[in-house]
Amino acid sequence: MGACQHRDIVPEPPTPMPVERQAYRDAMARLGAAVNVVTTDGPGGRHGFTASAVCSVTDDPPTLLVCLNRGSSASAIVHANGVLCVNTLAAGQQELSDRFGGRVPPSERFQAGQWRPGVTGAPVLVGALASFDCRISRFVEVGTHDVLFCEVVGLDEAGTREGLMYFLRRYHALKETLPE
Ligand SMILES: NC(=O)c1ccc[n+]([C@@H]2O[C@H](COP(=O)([O-])OP(=O)(O)OC[C@H]3O[C@@H](n4cnc5c(N)ncnc54)[C@H](O)[C@@H]3O)[C@@H](O)[C@H]2O)c1
Ligand SMILES: Cc1cc2c(cc1C)N(C[C@H](O)[C@H](O)[C@H](O)COP(=O)(O)O)c1[nH]c(=O)[nH]c(=O)c1N2
Repeated sequence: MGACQHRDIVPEPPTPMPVERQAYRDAMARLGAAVNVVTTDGPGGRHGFTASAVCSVTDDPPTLLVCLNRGSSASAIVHANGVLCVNTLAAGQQELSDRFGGRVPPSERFQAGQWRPGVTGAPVLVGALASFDCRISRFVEVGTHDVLFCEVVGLDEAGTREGLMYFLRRYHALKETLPE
């Protein structure tokens, strides 16, 4: 009788269960992120919203992405204007984040903070850690959100080097620890 053929029994991969929205959010809350006030102005009017789903895409040409919920009152206005400015908040600016995060109606949001028009006309926050004035080059619809790919056409930086992070559903100041 030939040697029995020994065949590795490869366990079946588990059938993937759909990820629960709340479980996803609980896990995502662990992904610390910078806090930004994204502004726009133009034929569609002036608007702004808080965003943490922002990141760099490429430096050639300088391009970042912003994920914008189509249910937000900002969505139609951002698309109508075709421009936006990502104002990355500094430590101590969490009130602006709450304001643009929906705590204050859109028409009253710009009553706090000092603003100046950028190259694109989108409001630039004076004193933001950094500001990225952008033209939207394309966008992709994914579920409830539009992923906006934005070419950076203007930059601004404030002197401060203390950032504002959002982690585990709370704000945290981020300071650089200088080497001893
Ligand atoms: N990308 C987003 O649209 C986004 C990101 C952060 C927070 N928010 C909103 O801000 C408010 C405060 O959020 P929180 O962090 O305090 O608690 P939360 O439990 O609502 O969200 C926890 C994390 O889940 C993710 N998330 C939540 N809602 C999302 C959505 N609609 N689309 C994509 N990702 C989402 C974010 O990373 C968020 O930090 C909530 O209303 C939340 O929906 C939205
Ligand atoms: C810390 C934090 C982070 C984010 C948000 C909120 C807060 C508090 N929000 C929600 C967004 O700012 C909010 O829904 C709108 O501004 C409120 O909607 P209306 O403008 O009132 O329609 C948000 N929305 C979005 O479309 N993309 C994002 O990345 C984020 N990130």
